[in-house]
Amino acid sequence: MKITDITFGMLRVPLKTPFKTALRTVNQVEDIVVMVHTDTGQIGYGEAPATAVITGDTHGSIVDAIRHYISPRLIGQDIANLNRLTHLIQGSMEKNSSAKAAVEIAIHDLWGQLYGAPLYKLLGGGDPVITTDITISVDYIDKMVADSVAAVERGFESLKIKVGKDIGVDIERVKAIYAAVEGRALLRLDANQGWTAKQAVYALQTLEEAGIKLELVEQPVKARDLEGMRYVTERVHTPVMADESVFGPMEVIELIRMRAADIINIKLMKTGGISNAIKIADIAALHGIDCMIGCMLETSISVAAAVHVAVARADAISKVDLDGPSLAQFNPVDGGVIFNESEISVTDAPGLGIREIRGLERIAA
Ligand SMILES: C[C@H](N)C(=O)N[C@H](CCC(=O)O)C(=O)O
Ligand SMILES: [Mg+2]
Repeated sequence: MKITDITFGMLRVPLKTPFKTALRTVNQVEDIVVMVHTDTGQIGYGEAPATAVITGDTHGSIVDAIRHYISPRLIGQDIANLNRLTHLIQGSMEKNSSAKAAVEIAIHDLWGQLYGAPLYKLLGGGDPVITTDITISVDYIDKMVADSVAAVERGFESLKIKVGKDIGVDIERVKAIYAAVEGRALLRLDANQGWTAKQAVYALQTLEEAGIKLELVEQPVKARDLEGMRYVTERVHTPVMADESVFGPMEVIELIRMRAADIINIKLMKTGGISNAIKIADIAALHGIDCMIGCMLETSISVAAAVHVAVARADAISKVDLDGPSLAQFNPVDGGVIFNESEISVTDAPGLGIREIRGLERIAA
């Protein structure tokens, strides 16, 4: 099976409610869909969001990177040589992790199709059902409490609470949500870089002294402030998770060497796709470090790929934040992974199992 062409589409799916973090507010998923075509007529699907504030990727940069740097290296290559293909993609240029991820996902989809097996089985196999949390956007306290209670009533047992705005209000946000859902859901906080190290220690120690048990706190300080991450990790009982601080395996090795976090959030859009995600999971497992697998604002195309990785690396990935499809008003994908609120299950369809994507707007060559 040889690669003949790579084409693009734009996929827009409105969110159920605006997605608000310390970094940005978004009303709809607006992602580039990548289609890798082959001489057998089979197509592999990938997806990349333009999360410029985190990865630096924009819609234009994603298409341009694939068109001018990645695609020329891949045309004519055989899907059976997966390792060669991932090296060609990763070595095509610096950064541009979401563009690389979209193509890697599509290539892995085709790899599964080539061997007639679901991707997770080729990656090592595992239990095909996982459970995700759901994100509660940062907002007025009453709104966050209402959203949290509604999420628990939808069956979510783990809530990812966005904070990182005003430190005093953040503490009150968490106290109010904890009181409303105590015993019914675990709370994970994500400050998206919004606190200083001292603010983070103050907020977390205040919450700990108030008897509030948090499952973890994600990216309390600026992405590049690894010393700040370590400062917080050393001073609070709540496990600290690195998200924006770590993209690829080398950064994970440095983070582990510095003991700057307790947990790592793996996202395909940061790692540049599946090959590095697997490497990170294996490095973390070797060091006894726990991982979460997360997503950006993505639909069930690229999130499906993350699900396959989560299933195949369940030894390293104990936490799942793959709520993109649950945040969206509808699922544009026919086939593939089944997203049923907190429960996500993979089928035995080859590759990612995607049959059709509805509402895709073609991007002209
Ligand atoms: C959607 C997911 N639950 C999430 O919260 N991801 C964010 C970044 C997403 C974005 O801004 O598009 C995160 O973990 O920081
Ligand atoms: Mg995060």
